[in-house]
Amino acid sequence: MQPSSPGETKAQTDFDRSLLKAIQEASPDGILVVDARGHIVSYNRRFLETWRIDPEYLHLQKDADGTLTERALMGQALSQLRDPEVFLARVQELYASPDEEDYTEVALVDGRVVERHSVGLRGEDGLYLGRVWFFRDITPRKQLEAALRQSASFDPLTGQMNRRHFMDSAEEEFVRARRFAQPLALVMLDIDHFKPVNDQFGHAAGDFVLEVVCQRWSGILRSVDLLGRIGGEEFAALLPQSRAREAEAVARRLCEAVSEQPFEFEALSIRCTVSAGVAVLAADDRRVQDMMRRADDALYRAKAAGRNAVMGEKI
Ligand SMILES: Nc1nc2c(ncn2[C@@H]2O[C@H](COP(=O)(O)OP(=O)(O)OP(=O)(O)O)[C@@H](O)[C@H]2O)c(=O)[nH]1
Repeated sequence: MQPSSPGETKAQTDFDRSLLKAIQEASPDGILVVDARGHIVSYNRRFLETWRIDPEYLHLQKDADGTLTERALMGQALSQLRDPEVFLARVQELYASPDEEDYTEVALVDGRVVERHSVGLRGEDGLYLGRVWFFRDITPRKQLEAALRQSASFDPLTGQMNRRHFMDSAEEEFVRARRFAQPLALVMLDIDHFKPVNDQFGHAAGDFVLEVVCQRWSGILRSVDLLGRIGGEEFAALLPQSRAREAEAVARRLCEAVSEQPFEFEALSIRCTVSAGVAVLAADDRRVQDMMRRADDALYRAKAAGRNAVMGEKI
């Protein structure tokens, strides 16, 4: 229904303005509205909170005629960003493309992540009026995603890759090694007589041993090597750029790191040994499982030979 008198028009405008203000203030997003000249038309409380802007500071940024330009605010935002150049370039790009809508995740130096959503604003006559920016602090969601990724891929006890993640990562290394005809070795490792460790010293002591074994191994392996917990007390190490002799030497060092020093848990001193089987990439291997099968065979022979031993492939 059209308003029929100037009084009604004013009432309608007042209503629209109040409604808009109420919606802005109730929004979970920080909102900033900038007109076609780059002047700030409005912002809400959440915007100031998200960008940690003091309203007093904003007041001081105003020109003599009371206008506040978007440029005056930019410095405040840029100083909080991990990558200010990229942010600024994209903002300028969006101002140059009035009809472009954008969603971007922005990393802040304080560790927060803010999602920036922006839409151009046009009047009913199609005239460009400016741009609206929405900012949402998505840090809790990003932290939850990271925690889920971590628990889906890593063993909580030792912090090492779980079987699935190890196999996926090992397969990628395998494909790379094949493509570039580079050496690759796989070591399967299994703690000897681990059941008696649990039975004699308790499950917590067993857990402690598993944890410390991985710490010791992490100190020996290179950053390019992959270590994974394949099963209960079974582990695998993938060694890029390694041939049989080098890999067997690494496997021996891994075994010695366990056997040469007891595990001190509470008042207990627990001695353990490890058996290992080593396999290297062969010309007709199709998948990393082919290597794993041979490394497992070698591990089985190491166990059968009395444990605390490293075996290579049968030639
Ligand atoms: N404490 C603890 N024990 C575990 C965990 N995962 C598996 N185990 C134990 O590891 C033991 C593995 O035992 P077995 O497979 O019989 O092997 P083993 O006693 O090590 O003997 P060999 O491998 O033949 O030398 C079992 O007692 C499992 O309960 C774990 O996360 N924590």
